[in-house]
Amino acid sequence: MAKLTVEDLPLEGKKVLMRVDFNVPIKDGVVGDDNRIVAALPTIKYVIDHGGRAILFSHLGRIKKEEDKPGLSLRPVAERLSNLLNKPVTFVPVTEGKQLEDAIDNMKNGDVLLVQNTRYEDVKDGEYVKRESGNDPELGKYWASLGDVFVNDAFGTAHRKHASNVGIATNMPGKAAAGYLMEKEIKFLGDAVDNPERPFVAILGGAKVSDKIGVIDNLLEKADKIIIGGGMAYTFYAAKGIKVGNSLVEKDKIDVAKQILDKAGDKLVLPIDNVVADKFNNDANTKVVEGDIDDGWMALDIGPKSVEEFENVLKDAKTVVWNGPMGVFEMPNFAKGTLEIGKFLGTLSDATTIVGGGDSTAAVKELGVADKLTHISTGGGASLTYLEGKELPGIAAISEK
Ligand SMILES: Nc1ncnc2c1ncn2[C@@H]1O[C@H](COP(=O)(O)OP(=O)(O)O)[C@@H](O)[C@H]1O
Ligand SMILES: O=C(OP(=O)(O)O)[C@H](O)COP(=O)(O)O
Repeated sequence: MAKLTVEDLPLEGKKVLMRVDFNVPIKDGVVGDDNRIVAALPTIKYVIDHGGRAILFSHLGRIKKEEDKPGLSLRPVAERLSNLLNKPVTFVPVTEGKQLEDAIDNMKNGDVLLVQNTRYEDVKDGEYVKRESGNDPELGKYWASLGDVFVNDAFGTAHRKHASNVGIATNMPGKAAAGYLMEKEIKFLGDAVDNPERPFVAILGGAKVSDKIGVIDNLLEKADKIIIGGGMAYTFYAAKGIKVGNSLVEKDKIDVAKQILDKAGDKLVLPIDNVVADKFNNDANTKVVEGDIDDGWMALDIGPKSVEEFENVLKDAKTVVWNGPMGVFEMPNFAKGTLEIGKFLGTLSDATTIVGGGDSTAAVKELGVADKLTHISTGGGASLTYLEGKELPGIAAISEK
């Protein structure tokens, strides 16, 4: 990269603003899989070991209304980070104002501070104003004014053009650098996918349908096959006129799905059968059905025939990129599809296998298959966007050397 890196910046005694991606699963106030926190440690340690004062920014989840805020506080993340660094981390429960400014003024060299979830700025006085997610110019300018230099290590957020990554960077020209995780991810993905060994198969699943469905269109040019599973599949079912019951479908994306199906021919592989449930609960009644899903039932995992079909497509692959679980893997009764596909990828010893995304990474780790894969990326949407050959705004905004 001809971009500035953390090693190019003056750090001793400096207020070092850092964007990290601490968008991790949290249950009952406790961090689950902490892969993304662990992945940011080398850069944080480098900064504090060189006398910098590390002021960390991250988003967590998505905030659209005031009530979303309490469950999406970064406080549990500050606790986990403190344990991992084995030193205190000051958590500031606000994203702007005197409390934050005073806390920064009180920092000493080598201290670490975590600012509240940047997406708290998306809702003000009950209004969904998207100051962070809409890259409000005043917000980026304000945050930039709090520090001397900026380090962006949030690869998982690099496909977003938000105030806390792009906004801060553009207000710190010549002083915005990439962290080690950012460098590592780009190097790995670049080597693996700029000239992928073929067959090259992409697997897409998960729940961020409207975010990621557009990616498929561009991926059709690059991949030899695209497997669609998980919550992503049922918008395609709807586009094909297959009944979906109460499954996850994004109605305003059905037309896009139709266009993709027309263009894709046999490149696109959809589930043949699904595990359907009568409620969104691990204790639901379940059955396996092929094709149409009746009203009152929702597909929460792919079925055994789908697994077989997907494995058949994957068996000769030389490069596999996977983002998005094949089902609601958090519930044990709907984890089998994700587990089977993960296990199978682990057997492809000749292939480069890359898994990206917060939930996908959590899934392969929880299911014990992570160490059999070539690379676990901290970014799902980010690695897909990179794969499409598109510029990542978070990286573009980093200063050139
Ligand atoms: N059939 C489905 N119906 C509803 N949600 C699903 C389904 N399959 C997967 N999901 C959900 O998708 C989520 C992960 O999606 P996503 O955020 O796109 O993945 P990642 O974080 O790896 O990029 C998980 O919480 C999972 O439960
Ligand atoms: O988890 C993330 O994306 P991913 O699930 O695609 O890896 C990033 O933190 C970005 O989050 P966002 O998709 O809410 O902007």
